[in-house]
Amino acid sequence: MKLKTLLNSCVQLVICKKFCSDENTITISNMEQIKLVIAGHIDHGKSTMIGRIMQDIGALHDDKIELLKAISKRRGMPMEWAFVLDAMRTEREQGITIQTTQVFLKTPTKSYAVIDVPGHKEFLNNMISGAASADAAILVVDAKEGVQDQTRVHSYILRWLGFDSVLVTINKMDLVNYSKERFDELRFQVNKHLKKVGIISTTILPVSARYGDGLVHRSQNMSWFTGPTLMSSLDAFWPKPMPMELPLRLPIQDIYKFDERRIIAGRIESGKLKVGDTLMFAPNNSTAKVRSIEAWGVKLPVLAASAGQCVGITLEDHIFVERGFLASHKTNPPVQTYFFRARIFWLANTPLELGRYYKLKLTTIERIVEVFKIEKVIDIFDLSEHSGNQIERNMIGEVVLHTRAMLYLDEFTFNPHLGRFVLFDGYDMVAGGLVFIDKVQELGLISYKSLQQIPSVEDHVTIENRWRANGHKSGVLWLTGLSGSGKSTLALELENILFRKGWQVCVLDGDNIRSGLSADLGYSPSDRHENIRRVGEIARLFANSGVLVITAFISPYRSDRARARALMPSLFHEIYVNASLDSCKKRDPKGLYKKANNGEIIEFTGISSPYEVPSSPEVEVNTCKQSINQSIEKMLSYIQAKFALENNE
Ligand SMILES: Nc1ncnc2c1ncn2[C@@H]1O[C@H](COP(=O)(O)OS(=O)(=O)O)[C@@H](OP(=O)(O)O)[C@H]1O
Ligand SMILES: Nc1ncnc2c1ncn2[C@@H]1O[C@H](COP(=O)(O)OP(=O)(O)O)[C@@H](O)[C@H]1O
Repeated sequence: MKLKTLLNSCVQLVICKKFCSDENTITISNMEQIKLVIAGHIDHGKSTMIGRIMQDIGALHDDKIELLKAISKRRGMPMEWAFVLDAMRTEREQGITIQTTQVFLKTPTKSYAVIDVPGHKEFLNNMISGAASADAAILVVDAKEGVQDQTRVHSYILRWLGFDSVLVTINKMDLVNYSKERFDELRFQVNKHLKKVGIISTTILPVSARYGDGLVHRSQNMSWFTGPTLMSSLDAFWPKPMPMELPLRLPIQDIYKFDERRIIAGRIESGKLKVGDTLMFAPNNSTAKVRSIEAWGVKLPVLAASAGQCVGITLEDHIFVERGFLASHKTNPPVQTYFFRARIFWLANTPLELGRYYKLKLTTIERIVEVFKIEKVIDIFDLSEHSGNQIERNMIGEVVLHTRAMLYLDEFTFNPHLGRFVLFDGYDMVAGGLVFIDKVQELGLISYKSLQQIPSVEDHVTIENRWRANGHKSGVLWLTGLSGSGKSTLALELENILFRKGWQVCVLDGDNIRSGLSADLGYSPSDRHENIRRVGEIARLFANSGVLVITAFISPYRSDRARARALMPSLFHEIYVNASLDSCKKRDPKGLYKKANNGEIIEFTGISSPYEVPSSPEVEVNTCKQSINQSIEKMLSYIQAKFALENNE
């Protein structure tokens, strides 16, 4: 999506001066809107209700009504208000717009975003993705059928998402002759069910969506009912307060180059930020000050923005940031962890299995997660609990998830915006989940860190002192290239020469790291990502202790190398060991290409897995065109220029 579209579409940016401390500056603020979710069993009348409300509040033009009448007649049915939604999906009208499952309605007094949920997959997706976390919920129950499977599932999801009150409409009262007895019977049934689920406060209204009884106007057919209409009950709702008081969480959606500016864009999920704030970006935890907040069509500078808004910011320092990073304030960062507890709602036909991997999406953050433990399985129909190694469709599971690459999140109860996620199996959404981090340390798994708890340790020996003692500067020579390109050969030879000169030097090589520190990793993109992350961290520690580190890893992904560079920008030097795939295949020093060609090794770089050539390495050697000695000469002269200390240094 283009930056401008992103900033304009995500939220209507209404410029107002009400929060301004300075007349010449402005703050971006939201237009007030109530988000309403309509849930219920299939065919109990959700779409009809939305269509009929539109008609009754005068949001439909006459020609649209005529068209709907004609369609309904053609299909041999009475006026079908549910068609309004279908018709709307393809067009936009004054005051009404539809985006997939959302309908926007405006009445003279209020503005509503109505979220229609065709099934619970869409329901969960909408609610959990945060795109439409609702302020109020309507549960529609058919007067003839009463509480059905999806009524149970939806009400459980609503409770699970934090609703302790819902508005229930007993719909299709016309089919039960507007009977007060039937309504009372259902009121009792629904109340009993909702109480069991944990929804305590409910308003239950009798309506007939098809005929408009009890929606916007009082029903002549149910004069026995003295309670409010649906619309007047809705009027009592107010939008939930925006989560501005929570800590800042800005998941990065994209980086745009615009003129000379590098604009970092995303939606502020919680908290607020202002120009001059120092932001910290997980997972690198590098920090930079906000130079500006960008907005379109605004003359005055924007100085602050808050939860719910899409922003583009520029930074004072050039640090590495990419999609999936998370900006926060240093004083209140997210929890960073490899393990966390979650309560997940399983939607897929094939059950979740212990030990299986799924893709997790949490705002713009994506990770592969392993189901490490299933602690409890809850049946949402009778709320019984049991243990097991599987979670079946429509069951809730309390599980421990593990990611190889650090994940940053919040406990759902603390900050729902960073505490809910969805799981995918391939392209299929299979579950919604809520994060619970409590007691995760007790699992004995650790690798859990809350940045607040880990103060950085200041070194008493400075790096410059180490350089003076060693007689040379330290840093990382990051050799990258195909398998067989010559990385190890060149790294070991360089080490040997420098060592003989008395330098503090060491080699970190793919093969020896992978037989120890990274023995748990394979060659999938995420495993390579984690491997390179670990190598980057170790290389940085060595370099900071005065050593010249030579690394020899394929490190095929540009983003992984960029991340390693970002850890230590002034110490990192990329050396591309270039050799054509054909010559690497011919050399095949370990016989791996042969095996890869026979299909004995999967995801082999250059054969069945990509290698992304460096775009601007500090040094490039071509081992097809240069001898080993020539490549070594070229690297040595670079090392001499960059790492040797002058006498007076
Ligand atoms: N599938 C697959 N793809 C690539 N390489 C493979 C694979 N399987 C095993 N090997 C052997 O592992 C060495 C590469 O490990 P690296 O740690 O350098 O890989 S990576 O940087 O994480 O991509 C690599 O070493 P080099 O030949 O020295 O590069 C291989 O010996
Ligand atoms: N010009 C050259 N530079 C580096 N290695 C070369 C050259 N010509 C041939 N080779 C051979 O190619 C092979 C490279 O293997 P290796 O160093 O293990 O590569 P990598 O670590 O990149 O997988 C070695 O057997 C090496 O002797």
